[in-house]
Amino acid sequence: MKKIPLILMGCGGVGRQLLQHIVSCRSLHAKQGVRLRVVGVCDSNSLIVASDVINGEVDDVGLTQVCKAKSNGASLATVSSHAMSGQEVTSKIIEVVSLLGNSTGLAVVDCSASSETAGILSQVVDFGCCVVLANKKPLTASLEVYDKLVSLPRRIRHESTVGAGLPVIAALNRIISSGDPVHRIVGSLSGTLGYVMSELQTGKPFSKVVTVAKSLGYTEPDPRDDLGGMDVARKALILARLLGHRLTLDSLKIESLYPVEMRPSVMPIEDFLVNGLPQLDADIQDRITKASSKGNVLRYVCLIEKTRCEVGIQELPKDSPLGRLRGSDNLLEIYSRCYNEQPLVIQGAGAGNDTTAAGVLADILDIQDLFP
Ligand SMILES: NC(=O)C1=CN([C@@H]2O[C@H](COP(=O)(O)OP(=O)(O)OC[C@H]3O[C@@H](n4cnc5c(N)ncnc54)[C@H](OP(=O)(O)O)[C@@H]3O)[C@@H](O)[C@H]2O)C=CC1
Ligand SMILES: N[C@@H](CC=O)C(=O)O
Repeated sequence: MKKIPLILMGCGGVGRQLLQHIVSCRSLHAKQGVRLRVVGVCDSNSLIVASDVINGEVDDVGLTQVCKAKSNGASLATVSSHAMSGQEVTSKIIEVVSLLGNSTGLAVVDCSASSETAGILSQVVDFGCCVVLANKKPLTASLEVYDKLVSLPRRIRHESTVGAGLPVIAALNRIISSGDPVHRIVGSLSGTLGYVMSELQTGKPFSKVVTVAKSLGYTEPDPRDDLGGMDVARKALILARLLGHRLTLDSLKIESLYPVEMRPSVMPIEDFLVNGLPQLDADIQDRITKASSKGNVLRYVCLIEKTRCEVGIQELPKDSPLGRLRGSDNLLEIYSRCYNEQPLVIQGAGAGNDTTAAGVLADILDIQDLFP
């Protein structure tokens, strides 16, 4: 039986769902001759690690306990009885990485929403480990970090960073490696903003709809990452970099749905959710009504061309492909030499813990040939 040792960073909505998928797929994976051996799981202030990382694992009872504690809002420290500083967590991860990276191999799976993991992941690559990401932040950090992470392309998978479980990165990689030049990508790449925009058409207030999107697991931990366009911008940057564009986040044009007075450094998240959001209801409803009077709808659109990479609201005919989108669905059109008049279109659920974790799991299985 092939064993894939892995360490999971981040045990929130996506990370927990991944652990549940791993446990529930045990017999399927056994039939395929593979076992995912979870050697460690961490959150922001603790790490659970197998007592014998070379041969052992955190067993399924332990993983279930971790999921239960985290879904009750507890820290992993309550399971490990051991709170750690961020630095201690990092050192321990690097210790495991150095033990396993060049022997059994190790997949380091980032399901956190932190920008701090970029530093660990850059080191992990040097130890021969594979990297699997749902977290977009490491791939949208500096070009130096990006280049390091993708320096061994067979060892990195990040399908869930764009379009959740949709096969966007895989499709694009196939087009690129066949030498077919991509000259335009356009689409709706935010499950949250897709859901919000289509729900607003039914007359519901913006503040309520955003709150529901958060409860459905579509939003980032702070929904301002979605509403400010930053989450879509990160996806756009990941795609643009995949196409070879040497861009950084600050070079993108990004439209925000909230004003600077409500940015995270000024307004705490609780204040934004309770008091900030309702102040935005009237304006956005006004924009929806104006668009609707012309037979149009609003969609938050991502556009990547040779010299343009931008994200923002567009008014579109309600019976256009993007205008017809409903709920958290994403839609991406890829134009290239082979897909010229008629683009390659990828559409489906673009957010949610289940589909995102499924994408991460498929990525882990996809690198199995790299393990002995
Ligand atoms: N939900 C979705 O539809 C999709 C999500 N993603 C991405 O998946 C990632 C996870 O999202 P989600 O599960 O909703 O987020 P959550 O906020 O629910 O979970 C984040 C987890 O990361 C942990 N964490 C924070 N900082 C660190 C750190 N430095 N090292 C290790 N762990 C850390 C948190 O710990 P603690 O519990 O202690 O706070 C928490 O367990 C995000 O990057 C998101 O962009 C991608 C595609 C779709
Ligand atoms: N918050 C994101 C989740 C997936 O990346 C979204 O709404 O699309």
